[in-house]
Amino acid sequence: MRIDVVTLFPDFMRQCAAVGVVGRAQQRELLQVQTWNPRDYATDNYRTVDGRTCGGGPGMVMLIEPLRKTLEAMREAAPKPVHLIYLSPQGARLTQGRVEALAEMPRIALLCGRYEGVDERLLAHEVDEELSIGDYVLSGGELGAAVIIDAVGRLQEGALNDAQSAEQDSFSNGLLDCPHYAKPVHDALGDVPEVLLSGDHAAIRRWRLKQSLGRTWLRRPDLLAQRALDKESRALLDEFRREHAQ
Ligand SMILES: Nc1nonc1C(=O)N1CCN(Cc2ccccn2)CC1
Repeated sequence: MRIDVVTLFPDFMRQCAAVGVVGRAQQRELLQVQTWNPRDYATDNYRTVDGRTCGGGPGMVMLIEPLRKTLEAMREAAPKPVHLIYLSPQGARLTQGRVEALAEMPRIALLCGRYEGVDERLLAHEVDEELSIGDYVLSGGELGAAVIIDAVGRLQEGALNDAQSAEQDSFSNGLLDCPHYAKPVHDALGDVPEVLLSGDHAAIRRWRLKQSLGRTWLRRPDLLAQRALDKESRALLDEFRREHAQ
């Protein structure tokens, strides 16, 4: 998969994509992240990429022309058609479901706005999708782009090792994760739950699923409402609720 990133801060984006699972995915050529800086396509001596907002008011807006040239160069750089995403608070909220759909695409591009955003005419003409990583205001689209690169990159076939992919599979079903513990078994802060030391893998799986269901019920009931529970999950959640009610 190829991800192109249009950004005024290419070094930052390359560093985000160079570490951990995503960095390894790039080394394994499972993923390619390519940055494009609109300042390289600004034609004036000052490499201007922003202009005063029409109608007055504070702040600057990213100009059409440098972005148009940047997008043209980006599109021409590879034969694959590209799905262009603009990061903004006005976008649809990013979900794991959308991440999984994006991860199946051969090529996406992420347009990172700065200042007060991008000229609406450019967005209307060029952008396929607007996405938000949450209802808060950042300084630019780069952190949203980094989130998408990480969430999509780790889903590339071969990016995760067996343990990571097992974890990903067991909890990418819309539930919150269960608690995790490491040695020491006994600590001043408390003990590791006995079932995790039992070697009974079926019991451990049930315990983890019960904790995941219970946590989701306690902390994110909205996620539970979105999904049907099978017989085992319903029984485990009822058990958790009874224990929690006492
Ligand atoms: N929340 C988010 N999820 O993705 N991106 C964000 C986010 O806060 N930002 C900051 C402002 N940038 C520029 C901007 C300003 C106004 C209108 C449109 N664009 C975009 C990216």
